[in-house]
Amino acid sequence: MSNMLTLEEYQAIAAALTPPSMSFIDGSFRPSVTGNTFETTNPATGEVLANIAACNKDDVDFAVQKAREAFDDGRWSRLHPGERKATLLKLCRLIEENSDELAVLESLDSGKPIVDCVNIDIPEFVHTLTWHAESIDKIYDQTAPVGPDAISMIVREPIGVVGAVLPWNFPLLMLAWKIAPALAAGCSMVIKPAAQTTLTALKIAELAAQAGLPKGILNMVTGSGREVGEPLGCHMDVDMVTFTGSTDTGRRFLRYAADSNLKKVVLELGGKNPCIVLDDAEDLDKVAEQVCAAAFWNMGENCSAGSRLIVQEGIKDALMERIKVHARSWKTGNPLDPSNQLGAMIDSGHFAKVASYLDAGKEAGHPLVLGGETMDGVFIQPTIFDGVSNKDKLAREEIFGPILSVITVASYEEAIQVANDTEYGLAASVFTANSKKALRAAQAIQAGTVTVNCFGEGDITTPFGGYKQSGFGGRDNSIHAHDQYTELKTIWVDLSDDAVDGSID
Ligand SMILES: NC(=O)C1=CN([C@@H]2O[C@H](COP(=O)(O)OP(=O)(O)OC[C@H]3O[C@@H](n4cnc5c(N)ncnc54)[C@H](O)[C@@H]3O)[C@@H](O)[C@H]2O)C=CC1
Ligand code: BAL
Repeated sequence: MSNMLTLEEYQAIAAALTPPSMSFIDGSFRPSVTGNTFETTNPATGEVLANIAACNKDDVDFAVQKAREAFDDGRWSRLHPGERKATLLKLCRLIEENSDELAVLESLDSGKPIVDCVNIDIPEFVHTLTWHAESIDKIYDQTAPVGPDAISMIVREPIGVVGAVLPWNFPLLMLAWKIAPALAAGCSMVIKPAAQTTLTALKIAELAAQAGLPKGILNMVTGSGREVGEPLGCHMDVDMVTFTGSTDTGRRFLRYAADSNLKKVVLELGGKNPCIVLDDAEDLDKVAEQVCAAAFWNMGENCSAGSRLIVQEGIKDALMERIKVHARSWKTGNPLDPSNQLGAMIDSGHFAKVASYLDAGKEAGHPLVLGGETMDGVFIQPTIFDGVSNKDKLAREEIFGPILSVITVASYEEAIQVANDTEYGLAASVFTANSKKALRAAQAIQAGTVTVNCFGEGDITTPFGGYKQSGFGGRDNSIHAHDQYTELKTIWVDLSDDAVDGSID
């Protein structure tokens, strides 16, 4: 925490902020076509932070038109990859120069603890953008083994105009996961931030313009899912939509695509992720620390949250003692206070939803190990329910809050069966000292990411996305993300004597 400022210093930065509030289209901030606005508030205090342009289909149409013009004239898509790289790296430098303001804005707008905004969201944004920018002039296309009478090139071209519809739980980081590979590949983008968390995305658009990103390449259309997300998903001139959010809204994007131009759709959706701890797990203090991080990091508002602890009965008591100790160290409170690890839930609607699971757990009679209470405002204590069956509501539904359900199993086989008994398949963790068992579990678990003896999501080099109803159509991060923002093209050149210009004279 040595890099952290004090609460008073963060409050002073907050007081001096003047967040952007209009949509950003074709290189300029603009009011919505109707002139309507909506309030965005600080979830921790209820204070109004800004009145944001409430856009609709007309704004989306304008943004897509400008993104299309920009893509087609090649001002970005046909630059040398090294030139795109230079602009994106310049954006990284500007983000670093503005990192305190961005971190505070992210914390105010989303309720996330400042300690995470400073140590995770901003550095990971820069790292993600740097990685894709640096990759783009090092990727080679391919030729196919077609014999001496032809040359066949297999090339990747930017897919075109990309719509990105974002969630509120990692406003900056999810923006980075989408824009870094898409812009590096040469696409134009129309972004719809979540209505609750628009401010840092608009600031990034401003910085991107300062970095020299040509106008029309990165557009932000602000507003609701119905008024902005739906027209973007249904648009006939959008080539691809990438979406992170709930599984229900994800389904809608498949319908939008089917009913419009069959645009490519990539969905990163919910999870009900298992943390399996087997009898032979070692170093239980570290295991407990990781289990708590899996459950409580980002207030549990995390698609890869480890919300089901599946523990083998022989180790359970010893583990639970340590989990209780570690869970108590997760302090909840003012997100701008660097000593807090949990901030506010995103809004009162989501707070009420998560609180309803506290009631459901108590009504079902699950023994309460820790927490179980809401706090003033929209804060929820880290909570652990024991004695949960995998058939219970708490174990089946994505809660998206700091609530851990403990499910006890007798054997390795039962642990795997319970882990896979879910409609989701995003992430999983397994803790065991037996490496063969760990690798067998990693093979057996139906999830996009399985971590062994740790909780995590991999890093920028590894693909992130889900099996089953946790994902569709592609992966964020890694070179696979680059691939999803490009089309594959075959160029076949006939070299045979029968070719149209077959003479070599
Ligand atoms: N996988 C993840 O990272 C996330 C999962 N969730 C889950 O979803 C639950 C509900 O949260 P919401 O904010 O309502 O998620 P959501 O999936 O509805 O919202 C995500 C994005 O989709 C947009 N959207 C909403 N309705 C739309 C529509 N009809 N057409 C097009 N775009 C639309 C929203 O404006 C937002 O930008 C949470 O409790 C949580 O369980 C929420 C956010 C992120
Ligand atoms: N944890 C990163 C992806 C997400 O929560 O949506």
